[in-house]
Amino acid sequence: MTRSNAPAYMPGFGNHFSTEAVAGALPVGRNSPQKTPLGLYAEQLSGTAFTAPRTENRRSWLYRLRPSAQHPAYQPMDGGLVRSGPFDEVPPNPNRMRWNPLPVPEAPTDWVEGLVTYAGNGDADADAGVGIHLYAANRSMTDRVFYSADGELLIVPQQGAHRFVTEFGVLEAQPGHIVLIPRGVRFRVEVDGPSRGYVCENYGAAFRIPDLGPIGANGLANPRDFETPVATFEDVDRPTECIQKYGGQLWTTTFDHSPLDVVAWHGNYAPCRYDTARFNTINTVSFDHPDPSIFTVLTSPSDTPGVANCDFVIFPPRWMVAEDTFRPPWFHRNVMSEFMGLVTGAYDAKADGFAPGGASLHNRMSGHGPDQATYDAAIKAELKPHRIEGTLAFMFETRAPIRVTKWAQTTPLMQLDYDDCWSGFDKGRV
Ligand SMILES: O=C(O)Cc1cc(O)ccc1O
Ligand SMILES: [Fe+2]
Repeated sequence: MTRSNAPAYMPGFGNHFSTEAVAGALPVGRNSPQKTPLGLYAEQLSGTAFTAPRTENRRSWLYRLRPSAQHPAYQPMDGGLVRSGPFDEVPPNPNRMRWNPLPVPEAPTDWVEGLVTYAGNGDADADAGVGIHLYAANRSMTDRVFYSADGELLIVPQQGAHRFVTEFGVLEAQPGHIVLIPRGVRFRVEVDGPSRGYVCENYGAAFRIPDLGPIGANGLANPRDFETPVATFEDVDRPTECIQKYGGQLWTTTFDHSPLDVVAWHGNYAPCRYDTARFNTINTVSFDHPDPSIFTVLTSPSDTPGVANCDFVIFPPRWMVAEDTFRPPWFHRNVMSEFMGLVTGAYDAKADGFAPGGASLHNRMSGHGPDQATYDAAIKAELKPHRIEGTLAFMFETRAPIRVTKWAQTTPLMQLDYDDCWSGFDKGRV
């Protein structure tokens, strides 16, 4: 029997949740009683070392129809265009890059089959860096689940309604939502037509909401707007393929049942979704264009305070009111490296060429900023309050240089004329 009706969610980020799909399935007062209710199997899923400090420690207890251990050996499989750090297929390339959108394939393609790694940094085995993937799919995963042992997945749907059926419950997401799936959590993605999006596979410390400092106790992404599904399980005795990403390679095995069979769980290691429309955008009401860190939704800290392994930053609809200010993003060179995507609309630094579903890369210390059309318009614009509407761009900003894959460097989707958008500026008058 499959029990996956309209999903219900619990609010809060990183809470210690408790949820049961069947009354009495969750043991009370202990994690592993001698006899588990309903004969379920207790399993701890650890996302941090057992000994991590309490503020960092993430783990959940799962109560399932069968132990996760009950499966045959995984075999290596063809990973297609999926890669992991270290990204050393081609020499590091400092050039600015931009790609046209990934086309949705004609051939039947599910979420796993449609994953393409563009870039990344660090090393999955060293728990540092990120992998950056895009996907384009047109059919649901059936009798197949996936997990990454290499990292947490931050998924940014760009096209189509998505349904993530996970061990912890069901999350629905459309463009504008983001979904966070912790390392190791198994799921399948169901779609109802052409579907696309972006994935930041975070090898480092788990994403969390940034500290707010002088902003105060509220603002940016508020914790209660993150939603974690209630327990929902599948009691399915059909063979189900489980694909794991481990060390950059895909491995496959077949369970004789659906491993999405968690009847109850409790803990603080669980998937969640967030609607970026809930983001409380904060910006200047005086002058100057602030650093984009004001738009940080989630951050994965590194060992160096204030320097992120990865920040997830959004550019949502908002009012621009700055006086005597060049309002779009300024020209800049950044020690952090910036990979951008566009969910919908137009991005305020680029008049053309950066299309929804496309991507751009501005690596460590590379000069970038507004294209010429944006610059020319902005220095002439009347500075009345102006609403940037109907758009959602985002950035994965990471401390180490981003290296592209061979595929990303050679695909015909790469815009070979990208540099031209900055080629014609007049000289300053001295
Ligand atoms: O390069 C970009 O478009 C991203 C970006 C936006 C912004 O408002 C300021 C700095 C920055 O890197
Ligand atoms: Fe930038």
